[in-house]
Amino acid sequence: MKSMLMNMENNGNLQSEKPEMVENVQEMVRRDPSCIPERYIIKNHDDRPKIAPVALDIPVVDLSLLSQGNEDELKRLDLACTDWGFFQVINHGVAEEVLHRMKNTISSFFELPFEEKNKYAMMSPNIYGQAQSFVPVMNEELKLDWGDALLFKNLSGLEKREYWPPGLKDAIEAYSAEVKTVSKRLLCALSLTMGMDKESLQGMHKDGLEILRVNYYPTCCMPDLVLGVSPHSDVGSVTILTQDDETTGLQIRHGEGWVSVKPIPNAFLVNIGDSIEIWSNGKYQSIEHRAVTNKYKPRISIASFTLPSYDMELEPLDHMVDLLNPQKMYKKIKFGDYLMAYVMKKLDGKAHTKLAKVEFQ
Ligand SMILES: O=C(O)CCC(=O)C(=O)O
Ligand SMILES: [Fe+2]
Repeated sequence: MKSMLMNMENNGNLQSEKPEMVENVQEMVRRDPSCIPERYIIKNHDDRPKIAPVALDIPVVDLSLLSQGNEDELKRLDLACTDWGFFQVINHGVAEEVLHRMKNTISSFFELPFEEKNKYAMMSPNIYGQAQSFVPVMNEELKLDWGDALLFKNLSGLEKREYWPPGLKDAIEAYSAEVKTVSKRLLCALSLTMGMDKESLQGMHKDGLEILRVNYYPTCCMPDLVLGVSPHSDVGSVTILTQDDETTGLQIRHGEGWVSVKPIPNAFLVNIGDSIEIWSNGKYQSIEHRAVTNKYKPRISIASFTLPSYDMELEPLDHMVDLLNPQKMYKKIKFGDYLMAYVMKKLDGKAHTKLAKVEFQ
């Protein structure tokens, strides 16, 4: 991720830097499905994935009602962000056809031979990150996650699009345009539940970033020894996730332990990120989550992150300092600094949020 982000920043010089060569997990499994290199095995038994109960009560919100300003639905959203930090979104207005095309195209892309996919990595490192999504500085000691990632930044302005595989380009453009609209509508609703004008959060994302990350988790012969993605919270404002309707793999922290999320077909799963947690002075929670693998079927998830601009100064909004949280729980921090600190370290739950937390004696 670090190398990928640095490549992205280095816009003038896209072709000169290649992503770090962390082995492609899908290729490793294709070569020898029974091999799990040491670097992927989680030593601490408590950190190993366990089967988690499916959360039947994950909140579901209706985006069409939210956009009409329906009071009950806004209340439901407010409770979802306070109690869960995760919710599923139905009636979002995105055509099933766009979702299916995106999922099918991505899945066909991953089926291509490695050399074929790798061509796109060479054309531009933004296109196909064969490195892992979260690998900070090359450190031989670091445990690796059992997954590969495709990473795209600010699709609307991305150069070198002519190099994208044509089908992938069309599917991603159509999908991202729709998801961007969903994200804007969610920010409007969240502005209201956070006691602001409808447009406020959108205004706080001026020149903000949009990142699309496609996660590919190959099968693993011993899924209880590895993690697809280590526990983490997302740093941005909202993450909109599309996942496989049949293969569960996402686990979120809730109450005392982990719970699995069973996707509602064609719904989006949305989670609140650290930026909203900070702006809301901790009222809305950016919840830790992780992905587990399985023996039988690879899993794909498509995460669209809405993030503030690098220059945005994050801090609790004055009106969110209230009876519930009478002190500011977070310090002022530039989002760009927060993001960089996040990508420089191995994912470690919510440890990175310490940087922004006020320490009370
Ligand atoms: O694969 C998943 O369901 C979760 C992915 C995720 O947490 C992320 O990309 O930030
Ligand atoms: Fe995440």
